[in-house]
Amino acid sequence: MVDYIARDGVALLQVNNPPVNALSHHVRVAIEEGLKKAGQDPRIKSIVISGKGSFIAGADIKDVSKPTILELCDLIESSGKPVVAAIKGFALGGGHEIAISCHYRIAHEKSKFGFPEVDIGILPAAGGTQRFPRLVGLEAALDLIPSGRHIGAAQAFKLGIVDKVVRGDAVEEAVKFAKSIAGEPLVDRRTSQRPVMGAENAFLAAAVKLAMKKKKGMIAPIVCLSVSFMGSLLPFEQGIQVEAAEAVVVFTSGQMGALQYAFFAQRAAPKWLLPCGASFKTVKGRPIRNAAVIGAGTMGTGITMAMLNAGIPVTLVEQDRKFLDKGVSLLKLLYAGSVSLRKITQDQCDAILSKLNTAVGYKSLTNVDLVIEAVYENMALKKQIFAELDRICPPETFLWTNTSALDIDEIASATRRPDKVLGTHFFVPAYHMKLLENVRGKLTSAETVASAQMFGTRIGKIPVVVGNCHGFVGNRMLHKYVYEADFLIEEGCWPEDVDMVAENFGLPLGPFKVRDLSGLDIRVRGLLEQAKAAGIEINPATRFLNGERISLLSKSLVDKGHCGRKTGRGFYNYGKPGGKIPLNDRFIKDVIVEYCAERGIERRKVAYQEIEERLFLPLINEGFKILEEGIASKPEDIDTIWLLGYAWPRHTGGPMYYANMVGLDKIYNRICHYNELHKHSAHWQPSLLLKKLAASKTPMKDWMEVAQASSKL
Ligand SMILES: CCC[C@H](O)CC(=O)SCCNC(=O)CCNC(=O)[C@H](O)C(C)(C)COP(=O)([O-])OP(=O)([O-])OC[C@H]1O[C@@H](n2cnc3c(N)ncnc32)[C@H](O)[C@@H]1OP(=O)([O-])[O-]
Repeated sequence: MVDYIARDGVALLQVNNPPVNALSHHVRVAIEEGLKKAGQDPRIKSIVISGKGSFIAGADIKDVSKPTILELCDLIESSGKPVVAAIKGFALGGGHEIAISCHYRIAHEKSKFGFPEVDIGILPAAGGTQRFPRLVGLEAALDLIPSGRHIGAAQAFKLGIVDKVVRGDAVEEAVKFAKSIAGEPLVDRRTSQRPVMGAENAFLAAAVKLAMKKKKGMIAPIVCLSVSFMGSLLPFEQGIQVEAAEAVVVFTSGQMGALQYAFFAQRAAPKWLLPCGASFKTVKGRPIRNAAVIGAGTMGTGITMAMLNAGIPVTLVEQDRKFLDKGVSLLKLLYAGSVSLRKITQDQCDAILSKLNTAVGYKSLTNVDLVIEAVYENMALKKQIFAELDRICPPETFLWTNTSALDIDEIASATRRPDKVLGTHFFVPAYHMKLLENVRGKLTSAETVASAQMFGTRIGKIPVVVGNCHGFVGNRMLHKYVYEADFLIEEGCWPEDVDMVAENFGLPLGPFKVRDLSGLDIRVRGLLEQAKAAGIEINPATRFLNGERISLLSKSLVDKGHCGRKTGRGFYNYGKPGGKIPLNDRFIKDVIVEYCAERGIERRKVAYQEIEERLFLPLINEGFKILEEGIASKPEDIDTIWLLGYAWPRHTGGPMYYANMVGLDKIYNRICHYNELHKHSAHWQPSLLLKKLAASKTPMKDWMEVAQASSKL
């Protein structure tokens, strides 16, 4: 766990606990023993702490026994022999706290530093909130600790975290340095003994404001700020007591469990399992050497960029030269933006773009491993494209379709290789958003799924395998939330009431601000297409589609020219087309009242609790139906999709974790209550799996056993 290597008067303690050298119990004990051994050995004059591969990524989140990291940090700092941290890779959380307790720090130029504790719901409570401000000053500490952000070695040097940055072997350099300082006094090298520079109130107010915006609803960042600030006014020992007392607040808040669940859920989600038993453990994917993207619109160019960024050569294809040129110009503009923001250099930009080819028509696609079709959502068009690609591309080429809802099996039926057809649901902007829903059809092979997962990881996404149904996992659940939002308006809420409840829950924007952003006309088009497919003619009085309640309120607004931000008015008034600040509007309220009166809908006062329940319970209920049907293979997949694709508040873990936290029996009972009241909305019919889990009080980790047992009945 920790190798002890004594050489020329220097004891090197090298942590060796793959994969990330987390400070598990055994590691902490071994560091403690190593420090004591080195302290007692008269031949040892100085000590170096390092990690094999990387430095230390923090506490082992699953293990909180003794000795504590705080005790280790104190032991290091109080050592009579100089202790030097040799840092490569990551010095995070408790690892960072160990590093700043050392008397000196030597770092490789590519190393990273940070306090990610806030993102798992805790504080750097091994003295980090007290030592760090003493090392870098209050302003930098109040910026870095609550943000959880990683910084590079160069910035760490500027801030005074690191004493020297090296290009070569940081351990060798640290050992050399440790030898050179043997016997030197350490009095000004003990971080806890330093005064805090710049302890001024002004930083605190600004930092609290920023944390409330960037870490909305999270307790830990705010507690970190107050503890670091208070500590800066107190002697170190008293500051440590404040840190310990406040740590209890966050440890018992409930957010810690949710955030740590989210951390592991995100790492579990790419580990796929199919109903046939094939899984990431048993099936290997085929690497993608080159690819083509069909369609140079927003999605097509975004997907192309995601692949180019990962070094995959891409041919961007359009049927029309004009559209192709437009897409390429957009793509080049985005890269030029990255260069001007110094995210990449001009050389890197040129290297990326050298891997881009373009083509008009599909004829050249005779030597590609993968084609991703990304034209607009139209089944007939997609089928036509797939039939043609099937004729032109080699038989082993994967043919994937970017869609947010369409039936993958129907698209695959246009080809003679349905085993190689899969849906890739990218989120906008595709070059940036982390989530990728990989949708398996009935006949998609395990090798195709494995390849899509491998591909997703390679292009920097968190890929999650889902089954084929309308809207897959994310949008299928979202639709229920959107429907209920509309019904709430019909029944008496104003858009701002509903948005406020959703935003208080932790979403960045409520459903109506989101709709104003994406365009009301888009939703109306979707509804009209649905009606057309059901053979129903929509008229102003229509309230049901196939027996299901619908709302045409958006249509009433669109008919009056209110399409959202782009027209300056939607559910809010933005002052001008393209405006960004939503204002409540009497005119919009009049449209709503008139709409309800025309349909004989009586408006009433809707309580806060009802708004919250009606927004989130149908979505949760749908999540259980998705598990029941095997569309998702575990609750972590659903939660990851919502955390990454829909900005679900992370400190509640995701919709499935949240339901478990509230109590499944309570959730089930409330869904039954609304089911009695809303017979025309199938999304209120309670999931059978939810009913079973609520009755059996099954722990979340065993939900899938119950789901699988039920599906076999
Ligand atoms: C009193 C308070 C004291 C102190 O202040 C508290 C702390 O230090 S709190 C801690 C503060 N520190 C943090 O919060 C750091 C959290 N970690 C990270 O940010 C990233 O893992 C890191 C950037 C280090 C590497 O990224 P990468 O290269 O993309 O790799 P990856 O992310 O895929 O992980 C690989 C495997 O390692 C696993 N694992 C990782 N970390 C931990 C852990 N701490 N524990 C346990 N396990 C951990 C991870 O689950 C995965 O397992 P698997 O079975 O293979 O799925």
